[in-house]
Amino acid sequence: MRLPTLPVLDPAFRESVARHVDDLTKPLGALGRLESLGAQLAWIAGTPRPQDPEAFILTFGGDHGIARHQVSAYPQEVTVQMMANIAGGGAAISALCRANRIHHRVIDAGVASPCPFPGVAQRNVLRGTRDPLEGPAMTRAEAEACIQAGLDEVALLPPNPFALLGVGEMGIANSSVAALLVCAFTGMDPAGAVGPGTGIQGSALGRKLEVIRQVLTKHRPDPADPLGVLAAVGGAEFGAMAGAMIGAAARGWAVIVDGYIAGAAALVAMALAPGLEAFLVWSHRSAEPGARLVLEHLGKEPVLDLDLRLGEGTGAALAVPILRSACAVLREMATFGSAGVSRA
Ligand SMILES: O=C(O)c1ccc[n+]([C@@H]2O[C@H](COP(=O)([O-])O)[C@@H](O)[C@H]2O)c1
Ligand SMILES: Cc1cc2nc[nH]c2cc1C
Repeated sequence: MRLPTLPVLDPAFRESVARHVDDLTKPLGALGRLESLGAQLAWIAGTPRPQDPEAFILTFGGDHGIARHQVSAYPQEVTVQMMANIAGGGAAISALCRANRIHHRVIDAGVASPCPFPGVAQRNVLRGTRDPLEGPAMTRAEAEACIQAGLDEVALLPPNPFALLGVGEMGIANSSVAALLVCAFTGMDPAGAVGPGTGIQGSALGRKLEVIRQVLTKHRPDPADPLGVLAAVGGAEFGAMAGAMIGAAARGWAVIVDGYIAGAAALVAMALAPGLEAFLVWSHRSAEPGARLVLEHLGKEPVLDLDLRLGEGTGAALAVPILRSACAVLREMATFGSAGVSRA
């Protein structure tokens, strides 16, 4: 499949942004990680004084054949019910987008039952993936169509030269799919990647781990073939999230990765689009245990650590005010020279 090419970010410009940050009226490094976040955003925006960015969040819904193996604490119909709730403005992501001046869209990328609710964009490539213990969750053509759905959603957003795009999801059983993708792309043992998700515990959690091991044994997903991995284990919202991440970066936007599930989609996207990593901001350290391991594997420090384990894009929404603040200090602060303040 043809993916858009990403802008090449100039390392020399990054160094000049770092010099700008050090020239602002504060002790060297005193704004801590706000400085490196601001520098990353300035580097992506192509200016040392980035504008106040518009923020968008896309929440992609999908269902999963693996749900039939009782890998979630909740029944599959919660996905479509929550799609209605999100579209109706009653979900956590709805409240957080309102609270933080974020444009929000919710998209059916492959929910098992129709989502005919006003405000849910219809991009379902399939009505739930197939059981990966029986065969591939999707065909390669379906996996490609999911990625295209994410690219197409981004194409609908206003053509701002620079903005923030947060990517999140809703999908019962997708913490199992995330674990499969994490194992495929990091080589991690499933014991580290599998966790409670919505809250399964005890022997049910042990069975979830066993299902994940069986799927990996059956498909032996090859990380050098990211589309093949996505097709083998699923799922639709992961493909759409990966496509949206690539589409936003291709526009020169910063991409805010939500929690464990969106992080797994980011692994797919990074494998499909080398160079994407520079555009990604990791919003928070999800309480799902594998999330810490993924961040360690990539050497990334997230913006927040609030014990969230919800998804929907909620961590991405919470990171937006911090990222806007990082842009504001780089854009608005005086320099030692302009303010007549003595240096060390
Ligand atoms: O993103 C996260 O860090 C996260 C961690 C745990 C659960 N979730 C959400 O919970 C659902 C997946 O959990 P499960 O148990 O159904 O696999 C799905 O709708 C996700 O949005 C999300
Ligand atoms: C109620 C509920 C809301 C969610 N939001 C994201 N995943 C979810 C899972 C459940 C069960």
